[in-house]
Amino acid sequence: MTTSDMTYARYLALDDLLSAQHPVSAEHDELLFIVIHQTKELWLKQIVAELHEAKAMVRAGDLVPAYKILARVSRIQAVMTLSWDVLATMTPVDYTRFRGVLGTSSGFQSDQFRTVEYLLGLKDEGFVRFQEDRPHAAAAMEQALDQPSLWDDAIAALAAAGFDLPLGVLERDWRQPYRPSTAVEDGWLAVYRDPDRYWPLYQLAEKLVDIDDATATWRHKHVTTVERIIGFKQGTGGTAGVGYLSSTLPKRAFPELWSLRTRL
Ligand code: HEM
Ligand SMILES: N[C@@H](CC(=O)c1ccccc1NC=O)C(=O)O
Repeated sequence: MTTSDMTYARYLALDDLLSAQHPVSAEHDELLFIVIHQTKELWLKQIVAELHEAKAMVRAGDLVPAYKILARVSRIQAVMTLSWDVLATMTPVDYTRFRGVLGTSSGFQSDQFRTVEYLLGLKDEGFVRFQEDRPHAAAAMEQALDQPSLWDDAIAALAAAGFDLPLGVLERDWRQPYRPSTAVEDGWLAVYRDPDRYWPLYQLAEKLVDIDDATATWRHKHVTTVERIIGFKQGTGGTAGVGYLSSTLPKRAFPELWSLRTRL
């Protein structure tokens, strides 16, 4: 193909993209529901790519270029949070008309959502089992589980700056959920107490807090929108619904960056 054959539609694979919406019911709002979720999956794909890039930069000690990438991630998250307001134009009755066609499917099963959680540092291998029929998705999750997370990479950057950290923090089974460490909190506390001495690490930490903050805002808007649309009904994925989603609100990928603030 020559460059003169390139068209807008071909470049963007529009015919593939726009033929991937298949409402199961004849209800008007089902298209909106599908478009919102497909858009979310596209943004998650972008976030996964950005996180891989940022992790490589942090591992290489290139902290300044990583700021730009991490700032992009939290801006994308802000767009995802805004899309709740579009979805909330759907009334509870509109949703109830087609909710049955969803069966037991749920955002709970989103492999890219879990991959993002894993890359940030929220490891829970229990979610891989939802991808039994999608080996490529399971493989991407496994790869994210097995590698040090962005938080592990940031901690390694802290150690590289001269902070003395226990070996158990720097070398461990990366698949296991991260356990907050006093030594890690003490290190970042020193950075926050004296930013003039540690600008690169301080800036990195604040970009990470922006991401945790944006994730918490997204979770909060999810649970509020869910309550607005289905009240306290059970979720299609089998959880209690609002009760389950509320229990995820305190999750933090970078826990010591939050706990240290009480000591400042
Ligand atoms: C009518 C709209 C929606 C309702 C009623 C709803 C409801 C729920 C419920 C009840 C759960 C808990 C799992 C379950 O039992 O199903 C859940 C999980 C989830 N939903 Fe939604 N949801 C809606 C829209 C969305 C949208 C638009 C997104 C993404 C943009 C999304 C992403 C997720 C994710 C990622 C989880 C897993 C959260 C976690 O485990 O931390 N949901 N949703
Ligand atoms: N868990 C939702 C269903 C749901 O929201 C959903 C179903 C299929 C594909 C994506 C979904 N979005 C997020 O949970 C419910 O309980 O109504």
